[in-house]
Amino acid sequence: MHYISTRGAPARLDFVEAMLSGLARDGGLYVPYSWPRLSPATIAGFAGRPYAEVAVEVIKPFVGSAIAEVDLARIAHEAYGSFRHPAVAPLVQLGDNLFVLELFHGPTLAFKDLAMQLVARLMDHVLKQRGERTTIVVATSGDTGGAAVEAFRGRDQVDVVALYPHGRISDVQRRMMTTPTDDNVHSIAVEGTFDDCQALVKAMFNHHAFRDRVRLSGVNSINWGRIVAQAVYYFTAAVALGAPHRRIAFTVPTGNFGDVYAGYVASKMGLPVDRLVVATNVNDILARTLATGDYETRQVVATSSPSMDIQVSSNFERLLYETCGRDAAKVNALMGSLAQSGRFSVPGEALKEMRTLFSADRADEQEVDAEIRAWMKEASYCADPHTAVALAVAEKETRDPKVPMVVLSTAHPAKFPDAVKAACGVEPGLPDWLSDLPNKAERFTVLPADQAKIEQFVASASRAARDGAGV
Ligand SMILES: Cc1ncc(COP(=O)(O)O)c(C=O)c1O
Ligand SMILES: N[C@@H](CCOP(=O)(O)O)C(=O)O
Repeated sequence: MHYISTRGAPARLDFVEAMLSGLARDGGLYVPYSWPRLSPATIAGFAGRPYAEVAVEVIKPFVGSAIAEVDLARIAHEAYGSFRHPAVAPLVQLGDNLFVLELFHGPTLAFKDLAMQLVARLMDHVLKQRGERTTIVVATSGDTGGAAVEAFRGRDQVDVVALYPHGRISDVQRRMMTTPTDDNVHSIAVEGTFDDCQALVKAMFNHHAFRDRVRLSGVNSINWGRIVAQAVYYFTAAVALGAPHRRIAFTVPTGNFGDVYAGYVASKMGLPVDRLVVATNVNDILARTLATGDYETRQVVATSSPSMDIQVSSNFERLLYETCGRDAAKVNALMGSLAQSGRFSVPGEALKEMRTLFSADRADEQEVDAEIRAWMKEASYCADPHTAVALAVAEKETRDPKVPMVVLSTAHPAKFPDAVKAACGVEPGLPDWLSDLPNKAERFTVLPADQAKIEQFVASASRAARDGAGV
C-alpha cells in the first residue's frame, strides 16, 4: 500500500512515511493509491467484536507491511484501553431509527481522541525504532489541540505546539491545552481565527528549509493516519445496526471535512453507506458548496459550536481529487484559484458525483439552542452544541424511515457548559477525573498570526532542531 499527493508530486510513500510527513511537499494531501475493499463477510464478522479488534481489521489494509500487525494490534489495544466506556464509541437510540454515536468517551471528551490516541502511539513506536525526533505543529479550533497535547505529552520523540485562535474557544478546551506541565507541549494563542492557524501550519509545511530543520509533522486531519482511524467507528456503528445487510445513513457535524470524509473512506472500503449528511453551523461553506457548486470563503462568524467555525475545509481537497477522476492538474488549478481569489467552482461532473452520496444543510444558532432544549426536555439527553447542529440538520433531511440515521456526537456537553446552560438551563459538569481542571495554572504564549514569529517559537521548542544542530 502506498500514498500519493492530491497535487501530483511523483513521490510514493508507505503508510509510515505518509503519517510522519503530514502534508505532502507540494502542498497536497496524501491519499491511498488504490482503495482496499472489505468483503460483506468480513464486515459482518465485526459484529460483537471489541472496538480495538475492528480497528486493526479496518486499518491494516492501509498500513500494509509498514508496521507489523502484532505491533498494530498491541498499540490499538493500548489506545482504546484509555477510553471510559467499554464499547469505546457507544450508540444511544433517541427515536425511531435515530441514533447518536457518542465519540466523547476518551481522555479529552471529543471525537479527536479516537484517532489521536492511536496515531500518537504509532508515531512514537516508529520514531523510537528509527531513533528520530519530530516536531508537531497542530492548528486547532478547540478539540484537536487538547487531544494532541494529551496523547503526546511526556513522549520523548515528539514536541507539540498547538495553535489556537485567541479568545475563540471554550475555557475547558483551552485549559486542556494550557494546563499540562510536560516540557514537550506548548500552546500559542494566535491573534486570529482557526483559518489563520491552519494557514500558518500549511505555510510552515511549505517552507521546506524550516520544515526540514524542525522535522515538522502534523496531526490535523491532513494526516492520513487520523482519517483512517476515524473510519473505524463508521464500521462499528453500522454493523451494530445491521450492516452489511442493510444500508445506514450518517449525519456528521462538519468543519474541516475530516470526519465526514472518514465516512466516505468507509464507503469506499465496502460499507453500505446510504448517505453522508454534512451538517454545518452558520459557517456554512460546505453546505453552500454542495448546493451551488461554488466553494467561496466568507468572514468566519463565532458560534456556540466553535470547533466548527471554519471556512477552509482541508479535506474537501481529498474528495475533489477523487471526484475529479484523480486528476491532480485539475485539483492544482482549483486550489490555485482558492489561494488567489478565495473561491473556485466545483466541476459539474465532480459535483454530480458528490451529490450521489453527500447531502448538506446548516443550522443557525436559534436552531441549535432549540435542539439542545428539546432533547433535554423530551429525552433528558444532553447534547453538546456541535452534536446539536447535526441533530437539527438530521431532522431537516428527507429520510427513508427504514434506513437508520446515525448522528455523530463529537464532543461531551461539559466542554461547552455555558452554551448548553444558556440553551436549556442545565449546566453539564466535568467528569470526576477532570474536576480539578478549572483550578490548574495555565501556560500559553500570545502571538500575532505572523509566520516568522510562530516559526521562531516552534524552532525554540523543537528538540529535533537542536539535535540536528548538534546541540
Ligand atoms: C466537537 C467537534 N465537532 C465537529 C468537528 C468538525 O469535524 P471535522 O473538522 O472533521 O469536519 C470538530 C472539529 O474538527 C469538533 O471539534
Ligand atoms: N475542529 C478542529 C479543527 C481541526 O480539525 P482537524 O480534524 O483537521 O484536526 C479542532 O477542534 O481543533
